[in-house]
Amino acid sequence: MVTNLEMVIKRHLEGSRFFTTSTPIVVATSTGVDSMVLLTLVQNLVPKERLIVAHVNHHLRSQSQIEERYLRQYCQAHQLTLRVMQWQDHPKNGLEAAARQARYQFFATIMSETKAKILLTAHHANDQAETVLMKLVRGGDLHQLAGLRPQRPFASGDLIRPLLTIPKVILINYAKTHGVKWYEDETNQDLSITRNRYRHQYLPELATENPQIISDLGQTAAQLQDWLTFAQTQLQTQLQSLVSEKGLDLRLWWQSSAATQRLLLQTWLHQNGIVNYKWTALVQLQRRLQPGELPNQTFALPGKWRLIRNYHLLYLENLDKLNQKPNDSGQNMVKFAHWQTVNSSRAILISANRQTDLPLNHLVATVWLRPSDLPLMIRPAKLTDRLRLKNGGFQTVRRIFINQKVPVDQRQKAKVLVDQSGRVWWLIGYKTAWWDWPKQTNGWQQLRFFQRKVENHE
Ligand SMILES: Nc1ncnc2c1ncn2[C@@H]1O[C@H](COP(=O)(O)OP(=O)(O)OP(=O)(O)O)[C@@H](O)[C@H]1O
Repeated sequence: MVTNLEMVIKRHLEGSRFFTTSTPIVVATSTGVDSMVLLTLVQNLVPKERLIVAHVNHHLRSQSQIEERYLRQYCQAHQLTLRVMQWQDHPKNGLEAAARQARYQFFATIMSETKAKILLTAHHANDQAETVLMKLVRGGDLHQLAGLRPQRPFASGDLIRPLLTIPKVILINYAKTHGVKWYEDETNQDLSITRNRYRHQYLPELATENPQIISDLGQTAAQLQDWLTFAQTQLQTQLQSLVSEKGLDLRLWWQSSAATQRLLLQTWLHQNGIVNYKWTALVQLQRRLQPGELPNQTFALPGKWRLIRNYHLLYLENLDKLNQKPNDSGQNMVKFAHWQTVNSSRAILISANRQTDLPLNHLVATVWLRPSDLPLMIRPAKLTDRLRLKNGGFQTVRRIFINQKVPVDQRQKAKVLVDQSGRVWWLIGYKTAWWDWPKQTNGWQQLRFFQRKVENHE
């Protein structure tokens, strides 16, 4: 069983960039059994110089001081680099989400400071089963049912979960047989926390029907992830022939089956940053867009968007943008999921999909925006434009050009990506700004910025 566990995680990591790069690896370590086992396993796989142990002391339990002290001793004894964050800025509401947000922001900061491309967390099969079941019971978007991904883009690299298929009982056995010390979080027993009820009540009850429920739910999620990845690729390809600069051509859309029409519509809305649109609303919308229905209609959408049907053309309007004065400053609206050539040497793509098959070496940043910040615009950079830095200060485009020794002809061609409130997110090709992630991501949109060089035939 033990060798098996080592083999499983080694195989999992071989499928990622884990062994092919030599950049540092950040291991998110809470002192629970899952992360202490993960740390032990990873120590056997890579030189200790590559590892950075990241720990957040949330200061929410009396035991957290003892846990931090233990981890400090452990890292000293094993000559591991340790980074600890003290999280004491506790909000009155939404404590759990705020703690999580602070944690991931801390991990992202370490990655950016150390140039690490990999973050490992110790999520295991029980976490996955709880997540899937919770989402199923809550209802809503199908994408949520796919649970946690074994790997996903995170900050400037990847978040990898090597233990995702391993049930917790195996981790406990490993810890016991290998003398791995860990701490139990006493709040795990607190049944007023939703996840704990799934962990201690509902899943054990369901296990009387299916003793393999933990692994089986994980396998269902893995299959769904494959289907969704496949479907998204297909839908995006189909959409390309339906959508032009003007909008979506309903005559072509009508040629698809009812089910495909709904999926195409949903994907198109997602691509334009309109998420959280209820399925029942989508079904109604599809009905009202059929050939026999009124040819001119307007539909209200979540956020500041509306959808216009003009005979066989369907297009989106942003109400904020309509209220702005027209300008001729060379602004271009960003279309999601399309490579857009910015100048003769560079193309960018902004993706609103959680999952993407885009090569990760093109990923520049992962950010969060409010729907009211959209659409994003690309416009020529001004020397006085300012990019926010991690420390809260700002840096002008002029300073970035000087620091990066950008030749004058390139400066004139440089573009910036800005949002509707005028915040500069990216001096394309040179630097991204650092805007803090929201404390709660409900209603926010996660976007990823990609860039690639284009062939210059000039
Ligand atoms: N205090 C902490 N310090 C460092 N890493 C942590 C800490 N708490 C949790 N982690 C990391 O996150 C993993 C998942 O823990 P947990 O399920 O509690 O958190 P989560 O980040 O909220 O995850 P989810 O994605 O399920 O919401 C742990 O296995 C560990 O790797």
